[in-house]
Amino acid sequence: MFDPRLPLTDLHRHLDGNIRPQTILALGLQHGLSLPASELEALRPHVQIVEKEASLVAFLAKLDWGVKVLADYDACRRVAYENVEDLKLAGIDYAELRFSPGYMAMTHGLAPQGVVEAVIDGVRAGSRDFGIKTNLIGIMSRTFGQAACQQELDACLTHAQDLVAMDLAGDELGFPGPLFESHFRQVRDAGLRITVHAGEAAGADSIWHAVRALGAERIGHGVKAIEDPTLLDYLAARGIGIESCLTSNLQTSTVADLARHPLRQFLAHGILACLNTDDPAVEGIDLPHEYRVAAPAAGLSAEQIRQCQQNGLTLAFLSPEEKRQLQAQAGARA
Ligand SMILES: O=c1[nH]cnc2c1ncn2[C@@H]1O[C@H](CO)[C@@H](O)[C@H]1O
Ligand SMILES: [Zn+2]
Repeated sequence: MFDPRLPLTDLHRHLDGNIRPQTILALGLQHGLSLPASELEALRPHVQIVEKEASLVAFLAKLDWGVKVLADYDACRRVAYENVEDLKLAGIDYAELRFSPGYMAMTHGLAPQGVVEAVIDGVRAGSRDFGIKTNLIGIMSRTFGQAACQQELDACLTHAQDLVAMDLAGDELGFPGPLFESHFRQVRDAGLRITVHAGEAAGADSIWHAVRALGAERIGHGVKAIEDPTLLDYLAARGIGIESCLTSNLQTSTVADLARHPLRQFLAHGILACLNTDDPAVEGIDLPHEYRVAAPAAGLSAEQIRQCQQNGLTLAFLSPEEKRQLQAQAGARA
């Protein structure tokens, strides 16, 4: 369902929400960790969504085993590398991989800065070996509070030249945007781009705050923008992108079913919205599923699906020249 003449991009993909179940088992064994199961099919329901969860926070708990097996920096490097191999397997031409160094570091007391270095290293090696263009986005996990986010930010800013942007993710209801204004002031001062998870668990106010007070140029999810027509006009007029993740929104119960997802209305309103995965291994999907199954189920026409693919290139945190190169590569293959 995607157009081979356009690059296929995934701009909203959590590297630490995409740790293969097989790798969780292997790292558990290697480091002598006790896991809820020792065999793949028995482990699966602990690390993957089986049907849907009642809330965002319940969904996010499924990511925990993936980071609990990150016992050393080599483990972080391995999952970063495998993430790029997964891009290749999904046919993705360009991805922005995001990760929360504090969340990855937490269980085994690693240093967030060491995690940042290992992830940069693993993704760089993967990009080289699999021939996929990638960029990295640092995440502050709001779930662990302002001080923990400052530590993550410090670790990321030490390697600001290897990142394109910063994000805020986690428990949006429990830890609202106003707690993080000083963090994003530092992000802007460092010259990094900004995307923020907003309007997923909380309402349109959370999106207004992300764009006006935090400086977000793109919004992760943004589902609740549909509640505020003035906000829809604002997002369209300013070219602020919405990174949609359809299956994720279903699995977190952000939408009751895909037929009621507002993405097609965002597109009809002229908002630059694109299709992305979020946490593919946890969701048990990858980007082709979002294009072939989820987007039609959300009522998008073939033309709207193509528009999403085009918007992914428009919204990428890349220079015009880099976008031209990606476009030329796709054009040459078709
Ligand atoms: O759909 C989502 N919404 C909000 N936060 C998320 C989502 N998926 C993952 N994370 C959060 O991102 C960090 C790991 O990269 C963790 O904080 C995880 O809870
Ligand atoms: Zn996300």
